[in-house]
Amino acid sequence: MRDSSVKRSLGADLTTMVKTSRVLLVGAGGIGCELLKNLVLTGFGEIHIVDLDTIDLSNLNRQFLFRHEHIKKSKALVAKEVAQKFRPDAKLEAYHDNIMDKQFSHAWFQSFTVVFNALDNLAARRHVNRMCLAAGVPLIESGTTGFNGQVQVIRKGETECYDCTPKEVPKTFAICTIRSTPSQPIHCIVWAKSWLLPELFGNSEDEAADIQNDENTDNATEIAELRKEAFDMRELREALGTDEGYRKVFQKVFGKDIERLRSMKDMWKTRQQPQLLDFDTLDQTLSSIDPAIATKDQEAWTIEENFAVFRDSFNRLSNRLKELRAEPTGDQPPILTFDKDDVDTLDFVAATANLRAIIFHIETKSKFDIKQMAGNIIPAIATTNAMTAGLCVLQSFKVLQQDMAHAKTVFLERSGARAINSESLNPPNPNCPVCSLLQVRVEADPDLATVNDLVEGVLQMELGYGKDISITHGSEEIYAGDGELDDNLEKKFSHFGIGQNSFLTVTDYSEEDARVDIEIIILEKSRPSPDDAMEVKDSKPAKLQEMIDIPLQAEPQTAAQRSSEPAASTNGETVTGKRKREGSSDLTNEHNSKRVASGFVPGVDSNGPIVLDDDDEGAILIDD
Ligand SMILES: Nc1ncnc2c1ncn2[C@@H]1O[C@H](COP(=O)(O)OP(=O)(O)OP(=O)(O)O)[C@@H](O)[C@H]1O
Ligand SMILES: [Zn+2]
Repeated sequence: MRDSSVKRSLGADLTTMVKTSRVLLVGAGGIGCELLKNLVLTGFGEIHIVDLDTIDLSNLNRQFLFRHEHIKKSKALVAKEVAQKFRPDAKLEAYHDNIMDKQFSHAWFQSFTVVFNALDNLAARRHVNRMCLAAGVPLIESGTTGFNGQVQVIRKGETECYDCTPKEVPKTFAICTIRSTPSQPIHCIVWAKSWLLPELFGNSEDEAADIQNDENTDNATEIAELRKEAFDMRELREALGTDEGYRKVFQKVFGKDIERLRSMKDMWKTRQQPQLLDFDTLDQTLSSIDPAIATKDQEAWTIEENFAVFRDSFNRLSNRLKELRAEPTGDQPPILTFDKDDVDTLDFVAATANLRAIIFHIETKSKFDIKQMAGNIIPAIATTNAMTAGLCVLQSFKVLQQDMAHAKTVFLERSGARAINSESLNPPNPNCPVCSLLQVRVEADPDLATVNDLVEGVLQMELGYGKDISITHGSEEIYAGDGELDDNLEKKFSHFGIGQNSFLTVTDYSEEDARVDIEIIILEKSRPSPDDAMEVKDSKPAKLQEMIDIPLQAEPQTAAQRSSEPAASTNGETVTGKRKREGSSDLTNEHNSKRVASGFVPGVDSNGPIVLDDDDEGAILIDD
């Protein structure tokens, strides 16, 4: 019955196309659950589902395939199990894994008719975009934020890819704003969530190690300061779980640290100087505070109430950590991390953020508001997800029918006259740092192949490049024609983390007969069998999968011309041009950054990083 109604709606041809297709769904969250239901009920032949996460209580209101009893279970596996019931004969395959894992190879991507992205972060979206471009598989990309949704159809060579248009850069905060001169509630919340909580209950010793390894000597005073701070914090951590713990923490972070800031007179010439809070005065008020205050999450707490919640949540977290330490599991020391649904961490962040706000004369916020801000929540709306997932399937019909002329980028908006608007697909951006490059496939054994095998063996001998080229992997330059990186020549691919599915960019700076830039994708090469002498003899650790002619550049560009180009807008993922390596401070460039905590990119990425912009000296990347 269901089959026949689908056939009546779609027609016999499309129904057959749907039935014989093999599709990949990446992400089984808000959009993913809706999309899986649609794909199954539409009759898609074979559906593979990948999601790295487990089900959380906060998912249940909209991720309708999941129930209370599924909490902590794999999203992909449960989604498969539940959706299977809609159509027992559907062929479903689930993977509780990260789509960026090497097991999801180029060949595996190639085996799909269409890929659907239902993800929540830029890095994974970019990865799938690149893999689909490389594999020549069409991608239906989707995302929602609140009432807004978007569906984009991507097909190599025919349409824009995900990276053809710059994406909104993650929200940035100057690190000194967070550490020294907060002026808004969010600055205090980021401080409490991303600095104080991890320092006391998280992995801060590792971070102290990072600080010591920092080679940037211009920052020596700041580094000395940070080290001293790390030392002070270690002392505080030792006081966790003692009766004195909350006093020591208070007197350091709301006492000594504030006194130090107050003594920097220049800083307060144009700003109001922070005020000191008196521990003893606040401590004496504790007995008069309603113990249920922390549950009143819509109210603005008084300073005394914030102090009481601080003490109480600090003790709760200290005790939890103590218990975890008493029964260690695994080889890593136990830690506590922020989770908006973990009431102890939320109370601690709310109370300490408010105490800091009071010190800096900033308005305080209710615990409810702080939960939204700290959890970076723009409410996810089930209806928006459902509509977006429906639009994904409608667009996939155009792709299956090879009717790209009628495929559209679709927008769901509440602001305009119409809720659903669409645009014809744009052609690829000829300057796109991802899809404009000619793609070359190289088979390599990452543990045997060296940079020299690639430079000499493949690029020079087989593809005709000269000496003056540069090779980058992500944001790292691994070879430069000026000889600066010659030490790398003998290093193996694996040394740089290059392996199956890695992408390398080759840029030619030759004054004459320069060839176009290319993107190399590394494919797995099986090791020759030691029994087969011929195979061993012929086998090179890195070789072209198939011969390809690399055209010359229309107008050769000099290195100087290249490096004056604006930075590629790929958040540091692809860096072309030498100048970039030498001088730029790409805010989201993970290489120059130290990861601290979490954040959000409005409109694009509900779980992306907040970047703490450390003036000119690189950035601190905050990540979950
Ligand atoms: N690299 C990745 N590999 C596989 N799955 C991923 C990857 N990155 C994100 N995902 C999955 O994509 C899904 C996105 O769904 P959604 O935006 O609804 O997020 P959520 O985490 O379920 O909800 P929320 O963030 O709103 O609490 C999540 O289930 C997440 O686990
Ligand atoms: Zn592109």
